[in-house]
Amino acid sequence: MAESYKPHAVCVPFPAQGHINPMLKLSNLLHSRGFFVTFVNTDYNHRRLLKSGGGPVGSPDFRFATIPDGLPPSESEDSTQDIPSLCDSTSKTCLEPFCNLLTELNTSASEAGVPPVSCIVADGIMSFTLKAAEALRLPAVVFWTTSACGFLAYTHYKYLVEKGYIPLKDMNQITDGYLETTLDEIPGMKRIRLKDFPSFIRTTDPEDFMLNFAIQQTHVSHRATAIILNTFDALEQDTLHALSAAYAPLPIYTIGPLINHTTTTQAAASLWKEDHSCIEWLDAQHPGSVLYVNFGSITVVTRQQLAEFAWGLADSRKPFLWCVRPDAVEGSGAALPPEFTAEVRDRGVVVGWAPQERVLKHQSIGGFLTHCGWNSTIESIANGGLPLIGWPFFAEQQTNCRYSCVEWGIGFEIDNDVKRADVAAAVRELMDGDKVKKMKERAVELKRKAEEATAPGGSSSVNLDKLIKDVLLR
Ligand SMILES: O=c1ccn([C@@H]2O[C@H](COP(=O)(O)OP(=O)(O)O[C@H]3O[C@H](CO)[C@@H](O)[C@H](O)[C@H]3O)[C@@H](O)[C@H]2O)c(=O)[nH]1
Repeated sequence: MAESYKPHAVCVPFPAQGHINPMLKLSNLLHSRGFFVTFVNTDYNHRRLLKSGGGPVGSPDFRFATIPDGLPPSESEDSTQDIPSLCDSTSKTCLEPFCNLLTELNTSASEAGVPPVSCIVADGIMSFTLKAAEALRLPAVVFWTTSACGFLAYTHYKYLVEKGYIPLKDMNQITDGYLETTLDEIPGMKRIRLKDFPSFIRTTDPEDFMLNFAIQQTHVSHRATAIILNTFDALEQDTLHALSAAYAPLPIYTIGPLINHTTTTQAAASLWKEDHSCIEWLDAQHPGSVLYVNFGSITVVTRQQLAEFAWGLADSRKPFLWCVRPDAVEGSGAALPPEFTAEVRDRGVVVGWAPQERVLKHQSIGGFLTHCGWNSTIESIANGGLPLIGWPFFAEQQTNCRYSCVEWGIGFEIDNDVKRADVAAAVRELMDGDKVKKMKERAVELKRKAEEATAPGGSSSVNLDKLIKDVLLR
């Protein structure tokens, strides 16, 4: 297809790793299906992407563009920015530079072989893009990078406020058992407890920014042309029915696990430099013997929590691969006790940032201690079919953990107030325990269903075709 006749998708992730990864995967797919792609990063993240070796793929019809994130310059150039501040600044300041970018792309159209912009695919929480799409009468697809259950839980925040469940009366309600309150009336969410809702309900302030941001962003999605989710039908059937009813007549396309689709375009998204040395170490371990520990790109632990995890892993006596990002510990840099490093020298490896997809599919990995970020969860299901221990940190990780443990039966949770003895016992149970056999079987079964979904004729494959034909090429 001549460049100037290609459909042109402008893809706009929310500027954090867990949102950039799935958006870039989708962009690669669109590019390999004949789209001209402009991928919009923030200036800050684009510098980081280039530094870590990601970014351009050497194809003239897959380009990166940047807009400012609206935040003041950061002290560090290598850390995740504050999420509420980013949500606030992107929603207030990004529309204008984004509209300017669209004008620039359309003006350069005939001159530089750039086809006119024909559709916008943006993160669910970058809803300012809908205004630009409406002004230009372009199809606008919102991509919620959460699970369907996490997304559905956010859509019920408004209901929780109206019924007086939240905001909390006082902060003691976080620990006094109130969060165990079970709701039977939420369609698609059986016996969901308040503690399983995304963590932004844990506030006493009716004006809380993240609480209200979630209510507003889920509501604005009604204005999109379609919604997409990185999940698959067989995994979240009931939830998806409820979501479809809530957003009707908008189509909701489940196209995941995105990592399963094959694509010839391979733009890389990592904001930290991946440390591949751990793969060599994994190659030398016994099949299924290693625990993988990773809490994603946003989790920040206290020094005390770091020490509890460290000694818990050491006391479990199991081999492990643990990622501790340079910005993962409150206060100054990650500091593992030297005695710990000496103690686990023969059986533990700690890296700053791992090539997670390679790790999860490595035959030496036998279990996953995770914060239950949605990418980690779906990548684990698709790549490894692994049982997991959940230690949700914030956002809809609480919901993902509940679904992983109760609905899908592939894991169990450890207490938020982390103690080394609990970590050690949980790790031993995960790697050797009897009750984990069933979880492993379930995980393998889900991996098989994920493969079916993305195989030709499977639900996610069919939905991807429909998304392209009925919405993006409309
Ligand atoms: O050492 C590492 C650690 C992570 N990753 C990748 O980084 C992504 C991390 O995403 P995720 O597991 O979802 O965690 P977060 O970074 O915490 O993700 C944010 O975005 C997700 C999608 O919206 C939400 O589910 C989470 O709650 C939110 O915190 C995944 O693709 C991982 O493969 C690596 O490649 N190497």
